[in-house]
This record gives sequence, structure tokens and C-alpha cells, in this order.
Amino acid sequence: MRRIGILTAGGDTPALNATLYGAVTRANKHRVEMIGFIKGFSSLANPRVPHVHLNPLFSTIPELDPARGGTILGASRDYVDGEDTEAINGIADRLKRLQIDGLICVGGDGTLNGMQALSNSLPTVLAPKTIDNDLGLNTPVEPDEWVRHGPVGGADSRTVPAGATEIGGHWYTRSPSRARFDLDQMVNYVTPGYATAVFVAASGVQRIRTTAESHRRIAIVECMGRHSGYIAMGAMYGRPDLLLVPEYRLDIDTLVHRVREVYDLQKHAVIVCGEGATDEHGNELGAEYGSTDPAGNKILSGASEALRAILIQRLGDSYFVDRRRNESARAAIFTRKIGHTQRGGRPILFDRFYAAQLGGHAVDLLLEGQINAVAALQWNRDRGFHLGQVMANDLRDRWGLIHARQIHPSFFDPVGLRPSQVGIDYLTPIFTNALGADDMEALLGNLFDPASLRIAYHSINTDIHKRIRYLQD
Ligand SMILES: Nc1ncnc2c1ncn2[C@@H]1O[C@H](COP(=O)(O)OP(=O)(O)O)[C@@H](O)[C@H]1O
Ligand SMILES: O=P(O)(O)OC[C@H]1O[C@](O)(COP(=O)(O)O)[C@@H](O)[C@@H]1O
Repeated sequence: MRRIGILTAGGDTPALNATLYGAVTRANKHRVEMIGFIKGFSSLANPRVPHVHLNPLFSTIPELDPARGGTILGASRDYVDGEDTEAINGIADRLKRLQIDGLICVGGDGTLNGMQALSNSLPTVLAPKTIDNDLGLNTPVEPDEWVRHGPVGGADSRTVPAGATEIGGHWYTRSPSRARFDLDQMVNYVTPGYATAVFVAASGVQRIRTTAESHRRIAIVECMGRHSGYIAMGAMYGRPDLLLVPEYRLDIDTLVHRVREVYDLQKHAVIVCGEGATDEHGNELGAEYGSTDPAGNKILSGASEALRAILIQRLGDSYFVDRRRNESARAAIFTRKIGHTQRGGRPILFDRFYAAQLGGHAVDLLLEGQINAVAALQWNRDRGFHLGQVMANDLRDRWGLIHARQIHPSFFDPVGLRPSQVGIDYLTPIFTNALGADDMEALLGNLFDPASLRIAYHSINTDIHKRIRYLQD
């Protein structure tokens, strides 16, 4: 291979530039050209294919800094329909004219679905990214456990179990797993982007605690993650009192009971919830405001406001008045979303290091002749973290779909509303040395630099724009 293309798709994460950097560094070593496509799949769908040569003369362009958050290539959720043969043929033709011998897509489960359509036209490899940590498998046989019902609106719609996921016009549910769960067997143990998101979420929880504690309030802090509770679970490092994850339906009585216990003891409480948390029937608490994005992902309005309404109603003003709080339930219970700060800024050491490794590994897989593979970050008790690979098909169910990974049931204690010991065992290897001394030094050196007050922000987009080239007609 002499020329490889690379793109970043889906939501941005802090570790994307590190992945690009790892890929380009490895390509330099093998004297392979790297072409970066602008804004994910949208570049390929564009007849002019805006792109950037990332390693002229096999040296990495200086704009590509592995410690810079986001992606210098830009990202998007633009959809390329795999069933649209004309569109796919058009992309294949353009890639051929650009002499692209292989394509690396940096992305999550959606990107892998998008990549599938192109994998018949040229060799493709996915380098994983996502803050949600939902790309992977709890057990290697998990894809076989999916059951398809439907179609949506069809005759058997009424018998579809609550909590079923709708994808591409069908309902899907998972049958109870018969596989023995073992952390060593997880496929793609963790994905770059997750550790930094948890760092931000846990820090946010710590800071919100102060207000709840001082003002005797109940704080509900909402983390991203769609239908996966990984970020919320990681936010337990910020030591909230209670955790609600989308994987477990809300048991209102247990929640109210635990909130009362905590509040009565310490005069305040901090609850962390994943944005996709569900009610007792398995319906998303925030779903009534939901709509869809081009890839079919639900945009979740979030669970925290719904939880607040439930607690206001169940505790009532009298609960706070009786405890001489001088505040109504409405004033005493507040919500905060960690929001996009989870996705932004400088990646912490764990993400930088492994993102770069996975980017390099993706290049190696293409050069080895893999044609539809996923570079994976594996972990086991003997070796710790190490690089691996899976075939894209290993992640697909029998209908060809990739489903977002959710936290394994054994990770959560639904009575204590906190991670179980297995959940703690899962998190520990990721986070024990996840922060580097240089992360702290970067903060010390940069944040209060007086120059920041004098000099306007200079966007990397301005520099990259000067490097963008187009496919000539
Ligand atoms: N089934 C699909 N077919 C084709 N493209 C898809 C499909 N699902 C997602 N995509 C595309 O993949 C990209 C990334 O998907 P998205 O779900 O936004 O993020 P992620 O890869 O992080 O899950 C988007 O450009 C989206 O349009
Ligand atoms: O940035 P947007 O488009 O508002 O999307 C928000 C969603 O993107 C995420 O941050 C990341 O999702 P992806 O990994 O699928 O891109 C989710 O946690 C969140 O629900």
C-alpha cells in the first residue's frame, strides 16, 4: 500500500488527534502517504472530496498535535446510505482516482456501520473512538443474543417487550445471556475518549457536591453515554451518593428510599444518572423530547429533569419544610448536565497513549492485508492492556447490525445504587494511572497564561483550511 485515507466520524472525542497522530507516525515509518478526509463520511460523498495530505515527504504536519482535543480533520454525522449503490460506487470511483489503497475510519459503532458499505470497494479498518465506551462486547457471543421483532408498526408490535430498541424499522431485544462473564474475555475493553470524559464528569461531580452540601440541596448530575451507563459509572470516582444507569430500569421506591436515607444523614445528596436512564417500563425518561439525527441515533433530552420531577412529587415541599430547609422541593432539587465538556479539550494520558497505539495498529492491520477489521484495545489479568484485532463481522448480529455495548449487569448494585465489585474491578485498571504528570503540568503552564488575555484564539481550522485540496474533475 502506498496511500491510505483516514477520516473521523460521529461525535468528536478528546483523543481523535492522538489516533491520527499514531496512524501518521506509523505510516511515515512505512513510507506510506496518509490522506485525511474532511468532516467524516461527508468528504467522501462530496464530488470534490476535500482532503489534506497529513505527511508530505513522510513527515507529520505540525498541526497534528496528539494532545489537542477534537479532530483537525473535522467530524460529522453525515449519512451515506449503504443501500444506495450509485452513491457507494461514486465514492469508490473517487477513492480510486485519489489512488487510495485502504481506508481507516476512526469512530464508534455507527462509523463501523457506515464503513461496512465501503468495505466491498477497498480494504477498511476501524480505529475505535467514543466517549460512550459503547463499542465492543461484554462476551464474544453477545451479538448472537440479539433477537429481532417487528417490523415497527407491524402486527406483532403490541407484543414487543418494553425497552426494545428500534433500529432500521425493526425492534431488537437481547435474550438473557447464557455466557459466563469474565473481564478477561471482553472485546475492546475500553475505547479512547472514555477516560477523558470520565475525568471531566468525575471532576464535575466533585464540584457540584460543594453547592449541594453547603445549601442542603439534592443535585442530580447527568452524564452523556446514550443508552450506555459507562460514563455515569466512571463518574463514581467523583463520589456521588447514588448512581442510576440506563441499563437498569428505575425503581422509584428504591430511589426515594435511598435519597431519604442519604439526605437525612448528611443534609444533602448527589445523584449521578446516565442521559438514557429509563423508567420502570424501560422507556427513556427524557424520550418525549427525543428526535433523530441522520444516522438514526435518538437525541436524548436527558433523564435528569424527569428524575427531578419525580423526586419533587414524591418528596414534596413538606419533606424539606419539616427539616427546616426553608426551601420548596423545587428549589432544593437541582439538575446539571456535564454536557459537551465531557467530549472536549486535552485528552488525558490514558487516552493519548492508547489512541496513538490504536491508530498505529490500524495502519499495521491494513498493511498486513486485513480488509474489514477493527483495531481493539484488549485487557487481561496477565498482560494488562494490549493491542488486538477483531473482524468487523464479529461485532455484528445475525442481521448485520452493530449494537451499542451496555454495561454488564454484574457491574451494578441495583439496591445500593452504585457499582458492584465487578464494576469496580472493571474500572480500576483503566483509571489507576490514567492521569499523567504532564496533564497537571499542562494545566499549570497554560490556563492562567497572561497571553491568553491578550491574544485572540487562533483556530486550527484556519491552518488546516490552507492545506485542503480537492479532487480535480
Ligand atoms: N447504518 C449506517 N449506515 C451508514 N452510515 C451510518 C450508519 N450508522 C451510522 N452511520 C454513519 O457513521 C457516522 C458515525 O455514526 P455515529 O452514530 O454518529 O457515531 P459513532 O461512530 O461514534 O457511533 C455518521 O456519519 C453516520 O451517518
Ligand atoms: O453532539 P451531539 O450531536 O449533541 O450528540 C450527543 C451524543 O454524542 C455523544 O456525546 C457521543 O456519541 P457518539 O460516540 O455516538 O458520537 C453521546 O454521549 C451523546 O448522546
